[in-house]
Amino acid sequence: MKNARPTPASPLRIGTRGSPLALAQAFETRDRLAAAHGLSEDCFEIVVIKVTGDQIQDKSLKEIGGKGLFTREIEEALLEGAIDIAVHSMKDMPVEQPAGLIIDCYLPREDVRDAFVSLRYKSINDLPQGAVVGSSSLRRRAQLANRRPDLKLVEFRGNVQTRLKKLDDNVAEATFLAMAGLSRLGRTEVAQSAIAPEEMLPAVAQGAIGVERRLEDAAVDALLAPIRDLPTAQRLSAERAFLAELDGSCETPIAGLALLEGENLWLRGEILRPDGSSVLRGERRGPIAAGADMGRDLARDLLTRAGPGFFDFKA
Ligand SMILES: NCc1[nH]cc(CCC(=O)O)c1CC(=O)O
Repeated sequence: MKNARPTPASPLRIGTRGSPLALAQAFETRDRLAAAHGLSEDCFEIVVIKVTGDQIQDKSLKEIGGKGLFTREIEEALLEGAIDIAVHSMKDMPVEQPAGLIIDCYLPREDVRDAFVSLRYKSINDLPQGAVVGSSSLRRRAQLANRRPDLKLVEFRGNVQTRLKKLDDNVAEATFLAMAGLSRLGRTEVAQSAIAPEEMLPAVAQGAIGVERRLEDAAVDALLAPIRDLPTAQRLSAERAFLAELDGSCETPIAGLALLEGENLWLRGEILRPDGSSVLRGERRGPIAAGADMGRDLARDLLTRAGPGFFDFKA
């Protein structure tokens, strides 16, 4: 985008992954920008970028490894100027962005809860002894193993359609998805129930969409101003500081959720052994502006209680 205001001849280029959920998030961002600025749809261009993580479907994410599996190619496009903004699920974003890029725009957060998805059973408690559950999320696997050590966990990857097909084929009796994703895809009916945070604390930043831009791009900065959601930014500030202090990588089961209560912020966090044999929980309450400090403080407290080697047990 060369001008401050996008036009059909010089549209704002929005970079995204090509999955149905990623596209829905990019469209939502475009629609909010269009409405806020009174611009037509053709002032925006959705640019689909292929990422490594989407192209390898037959391995677990742990096997492929490496940071930024779902973001590297998109961030390169942003740095090269091939796109003007990138739309991300904040849950999948590392706590730090590459030099020259910044995420300082969040859309209003969706439902933060995990969905319990099954053809036959209503909830986790409803599952019979020894039932098979599919999930590739380290957090959900550890949380489930902690709650129901009798269940058998199998790896489950792919988009909503793929996972539902696996349930149809009796590969597993149940799986988990984020309510936010189902909601954005208009598929909340596949959820038997939404799991309360008290039962399964969600991933840090679950349900939040972030918009990444070039740090120096003042025109895009100004364009994003009217769609920035402050409460979401405040909550993520606490949750992501918690994650950063834990040095959270994708290989550590961590959960965290901040809620606003008037002038205060309530942060809950937990860390688990990958095999679910142990869970440590904590919470902090304080002024919203102290959210990041609370996140770091809670993380240090949990790490002290955990002691060395807490995460070393293999699932
Ligand atoms: N790791 C994949 C991922 N990243 C974001 C979402 C859902 C949407 C969100 O949490 O914002 C999902 C799928 C899922 O967990 O069901």
